Order: sequence, then C-alpha cells, then structure tokens
Amino acid sequence: MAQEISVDIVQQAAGESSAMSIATLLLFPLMMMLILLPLRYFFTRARRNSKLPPSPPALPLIGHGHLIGSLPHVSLRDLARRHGGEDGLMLLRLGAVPTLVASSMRAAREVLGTHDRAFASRPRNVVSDVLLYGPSEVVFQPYGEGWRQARKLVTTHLLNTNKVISFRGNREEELLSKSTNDIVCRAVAGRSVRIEGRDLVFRQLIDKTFTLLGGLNLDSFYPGLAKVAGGVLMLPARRKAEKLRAEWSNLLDKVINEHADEIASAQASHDKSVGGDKHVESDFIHVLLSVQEEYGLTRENIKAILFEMLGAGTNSPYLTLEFIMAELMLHQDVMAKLQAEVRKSIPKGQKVVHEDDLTSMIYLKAVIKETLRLHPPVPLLVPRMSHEDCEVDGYTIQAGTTLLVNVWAICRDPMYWVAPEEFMPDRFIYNGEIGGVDFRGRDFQFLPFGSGRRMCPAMNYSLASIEIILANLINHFDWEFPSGVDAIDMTERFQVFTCRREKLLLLPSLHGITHPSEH
Ligand code: HEM
Repeated sequence: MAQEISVDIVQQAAGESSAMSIATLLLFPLMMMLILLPLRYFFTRARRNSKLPPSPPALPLIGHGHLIGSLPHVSLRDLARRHGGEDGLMLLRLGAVPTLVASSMRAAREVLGTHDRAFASRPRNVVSDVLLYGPSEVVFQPYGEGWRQARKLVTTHLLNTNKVISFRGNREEELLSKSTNDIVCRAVAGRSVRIEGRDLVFRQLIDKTFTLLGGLNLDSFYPGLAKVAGGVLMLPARRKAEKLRAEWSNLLDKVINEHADEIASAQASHDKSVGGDKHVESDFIHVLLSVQEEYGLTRENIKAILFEMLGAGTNSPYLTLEFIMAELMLHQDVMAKLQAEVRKSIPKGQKVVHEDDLTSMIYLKAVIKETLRLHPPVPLLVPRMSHEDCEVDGYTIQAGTTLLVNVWAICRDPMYWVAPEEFMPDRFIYNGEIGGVDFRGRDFQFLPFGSGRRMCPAMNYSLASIEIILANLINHFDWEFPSGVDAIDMTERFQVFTCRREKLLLLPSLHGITHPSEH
C-alpha cells in the first residue's frame, strides 16, 4: 500500500505539465510543513493524552499505510488481533488521517449505536465531490440538512416499503433478463434505459465510476497537501472525474429530458397519472421531476441522485447473488435442499416464481442471510467520519477521525459464531422459521447493511430483488460447472465493494429437460 500510495503521487505529478513540476518544487518546503504539522500534532497529542486507542508502530509520513494490503478488511482484522484493544478498538494513521477501526461487536455498538450521531458524517475527496456535484446526494454527503433532505427523498419516493411492493411488477418482468442491473435501472428510469443500448452504457459507466472511486487519491491520505496551491496536485484526479461526470451527464440529460417531455405531453392531454403513483410506467425520474420544486432540486441535484441510485443500486445485490451461486455450487447439499424447497413452494404448472410464493421459502432466506454473513459486499461499511470530539469506551476520539467498522471480521469472529468459516444456512433456522441474529442494524455482530443514521436505506428493496431472482434461477435451471472446471476459486478482490476475483462461470440447463448428450 505504501508503495501504491507513492506510485500514485508520482504518477499524478508526472501527468501534469512542467509548470506544475516547478510549482511542486517551489512548494516543497510548504508541503513538508503541511505533512509534518499534523504528525507533530498527532504525536504530541498521543503523549499528552493517554486515552487514545492502541496502535501498531507507525512509520513517518505514511503512518500505518504500509500495513494495509490489497484486501483491507483482512489486513485490518489481522492488525486488530495483534495490536487492537480487548474492546476491539484500534487507532491507525493512514497518511495524515487518523482512522479508528472497530473490529468487535462491542466496538461496533459503541460507534454505531451509542455514538452514531458523532460518527454520522463521511470523509470527502475530490473525486466524489466532482462526480456527485458537491456532493449533493446521499452516500457521500456530510452529515447535515442537505444529507437529511436527500435521504428523505430517496427513502420516501424510491425505497420505502410501499414502493418496494409497487415495483414488484418490474422485478418479476425483468428477472429473467439481466437481473439486478435492469431491476434497479427500470425502477429508477423506466423503460427508457433500454433504448439505443443504454443499459450497456450505464453498466460501463458504473464500472468506470467504481474504478475511479476505488483508486488511491492523494487527498484521502494527505488532505492538507492536496489543498496546497489551490489543489494543483489534485488536478489529474479532478480532470478524470470531470470527464467521467460529463459522460454520465450526457446520458442522464437525455433520459431526464425524455421524462420531462412525457410529463408535459401528459399534462397537455390532462392525463394526471404520469408522474403520479398510480401510473404503471411511473418511475423514480418522473417522481423526482414532480417533487423538484418541493425539495428545491437543481438539474445537478437530480443527476447526482440518479447517478447514485444506479451506481450503488446495482453492484451490491449483483455481487451478493454471485457469491450465493458460488457457495451453492461448493455446497451441493445446500443446493439440493434449496431446489427442493423452491420447487415444492410453487403451484404445479406455474413457470415463474412470484413474490407471493416467497413467503414460505424459509431456507432461501437463510441462504441469503448466510451469504451476507460470510461475504458482506461492503466489508468495512462506507467510511464514516466524526464531526465532533467524543469519548468512545473511555478513549478520546477527535473530530475529523475516519471510522472503519470491520463487519467482515465481526461476522467471522468465533466469539459470536459457531464454526464461523463454514457455510451453514441452518444456523438461521429455528423451529422451521427464519430467526436468530438479524441484520437489520440492531444485532451488532451482523451488520452487512450498517446501522444507525447512515444505515443502508435500501435493505428491503435489495432483499426483495435478490430473493425473487435467486428463487427463479433455482427453480428454472439446474447448474453445472463448464467442462474442465471442477472447483471454484473463492479469492476476493476489493474495490469499494468486495467482489470475486474470478468471474463465476456456470452452465444452466432448463430444469426438467434432459440434456441431448444424456439420451
Ligand atoms: C445487498 C445489497 C446492499 C448492501 C449489502 C448494502 C450495504 C450498504 C452499507 C454497508 C452501507 C453503509 C452503511 C453505514 O455507513 O452504516 C450502505 C449505504 C447506502 N446504500 Fe446500500 N447496500 C445494498 C444495496 C443498496 C441499493 C440497491 C441501493 C440503492 C438503490 C443502496 C443505496 C445506499 C445508499 C443511498 C447508502 C447511503 C446511506 C447514507 O449515507 O445515509 N444500497 N449500503
């Protein structure tokens, strides 16, 4: 990581004009001061205040950055075991940024329960500021009125329970095409996402966005240095983000304009249903346009929110489904039990599993729960930031500290789980019902959706999508490895989300139809 950070700085600097190199040279002493001052502050404070959480030994300038490998949740779990306190808290310095790591149920309860308000902000960086116009959406916005309004908007108009039910038609219709991407796109932007191959363009833009957001940027580690000379060192990252934002903007403008035209022509023909809840084709963009005045939304605010719903919305459910299928292939006994449950739960002759059929699929829910325990797609949650000083479990945590909660480590901790590395969906079944530890934010040993004020607002929405897609994949098809493949590599890759390093390739055959080679 140390190497990667320095390479990144060098690459960014090298990408700039020679004028920038001279500026960099002239500003070098100032930069050093900016780096050293926070360090001095950090160390004097540490000496003065014996109540800081424990830390491993640090290096000058990079702090503990060199101790974090390509899978940060794994490195942080190992570091916490060796250097963290018994309470599960550890303080690191990543570059110049103090970072509190919570790796136990008790620590998670402290920071996300007791001190949820103090840690309700998010650290900022140039890339997300540029891409998300401010930021002016939900995930990256600092704690405050702007965030509150944006969150209210998406929870009231896209992700609440009634909406989850009303988008059910979309889910059932889309589920046998390209699944999660289409389900979210369809709920957000209606059928217009399909025109002119836009769904593919959306998918490519989402991939590019996560590559950029997941990159190592100078300002995430040296915020002071990144501000020097008007942020000249951040210019390359800023330009990349602006280019990508222009691509998004181009596409989103077209889609928004089409929706605005639909509303205008519906109004002209006195069809009040477009943009209202009753119209079958009403989607989130119609709704956003109809509440634009009420929430004081600019065109940029609308684009930032759409961008986020399409980006955040497609990745986690899709990654979860991929991990579920991988675990099922590795555990054929679980696959067989799930197939039996799904196939017996739908009326004879019915081809597609409908949402009503899901109620009795207890084992299906347990399989999803167990996969989220072993493979939480956001293993360290989205980083939080304290916006005021606070006392956590007797330690003093200063305002501006980044918080990482290692839910991946907590979900595999033998203190809270029997045989934690085993894939055992039955651990969540009690007397034939789904039960036990839950992931709704109150059981701090199981937080794939986070907890507290900044908890994922799309939990019900995501579960509804995952359940219906999984049930249909299992009902319709029998699954096999492609010829020559007899194992699955479960190695992970981290890039904002945890995903599988290797794409999962499986062969589906229609259930009930014998393969020609078997005749
Ligand atoms: C399996 C699916 C998903 C998982 C596991 C997941 C997980 C998470 C996690 C861990 C957080 C951070 C919580 C925290 O800081 O405490 C989060 C935040 C968020 N998620 Fe999800 N998510 C999923 C699906 C979705 C979908 C489908 C959407 C949108 C359509 C979405 C929208 C958001 C938003 C807007 C936030 C930011 C909330 C805030 O900062 O106030 N998520 N999610």
